[in-house]
Amino acid sequence: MKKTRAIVITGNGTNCETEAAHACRLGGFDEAVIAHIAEILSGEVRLDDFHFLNLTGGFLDGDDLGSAKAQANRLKHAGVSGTGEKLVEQFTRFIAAGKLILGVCNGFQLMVKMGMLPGFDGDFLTQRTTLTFNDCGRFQDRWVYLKTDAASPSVFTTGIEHGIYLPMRHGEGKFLCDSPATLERIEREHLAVLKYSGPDYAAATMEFPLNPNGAQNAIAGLCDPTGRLMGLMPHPEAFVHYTQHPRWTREELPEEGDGLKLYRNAAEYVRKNLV
Ligand SMILES: NC(=O)CC[C@H](N)C(=O)O
Repeated sequence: MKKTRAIVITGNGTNCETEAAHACRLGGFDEAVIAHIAEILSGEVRLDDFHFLNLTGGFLDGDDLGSAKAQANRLKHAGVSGTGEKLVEQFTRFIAAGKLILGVCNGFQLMVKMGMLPGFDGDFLTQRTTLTFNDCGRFQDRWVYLKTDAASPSVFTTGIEHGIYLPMRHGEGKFLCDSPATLERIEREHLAVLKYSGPDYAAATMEFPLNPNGAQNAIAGLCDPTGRLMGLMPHPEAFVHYTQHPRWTREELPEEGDGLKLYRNAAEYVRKNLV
């Protein structure tokens, strides 16, 4: 059997790469490699050699110019040494090959600012949405209930019935669209795969602090129409075991944390479709 391979990009201020790689391995990937962005730009590590790309959380470039903005420009315009090609061509090839990309928090901000999401009509390079300063004007660090959309094409949330409970920690998580038409299309095609809700996962909410940032239509996670690209503000890699839950000493909980489901689904998809 060929190996299922995940890559986690680090450098320039990411801080969740170890946990993301651990989540990939726990979720069932045979290998999870942490690669510095410099190794990718130097041509030492190629995205082509992997099936699942993780863009992880942190403070890329210190959030200067707005979270992930500088890295978005770097990834869109930088060349790969010795190849004569731009890094963005590796990204385009990766997506065209039917592979998976998951962006978490700063990684979601990066995907949105590169234009990879919502990825309408196979266009992964036009920015149509953003993630900006929380309505409350401050960084928030809490746990949130996320209602899943059962009709969403996302391969990451397959089999999740009602919702998931995850930690969030960000200052710029307010999701906004460039126009009512973009928001309408996101809703119509069920691309808003996760929405902030109450503990019963019954309905999306704009109420603070259940919705910690004032995101439009309470959108916390978004996928592209193929369901293979997804980004979310909360951190699935930070809840893979019950001892990471804030009430683990007081509640009866399953062994595995809710976040692990996303990585399990990714590994299963790769094994079935890509190796
Ligand atoms: N946890 C994170 O990835 C934070 C993302 C970004 N630095 C923000 O504060 O919005």
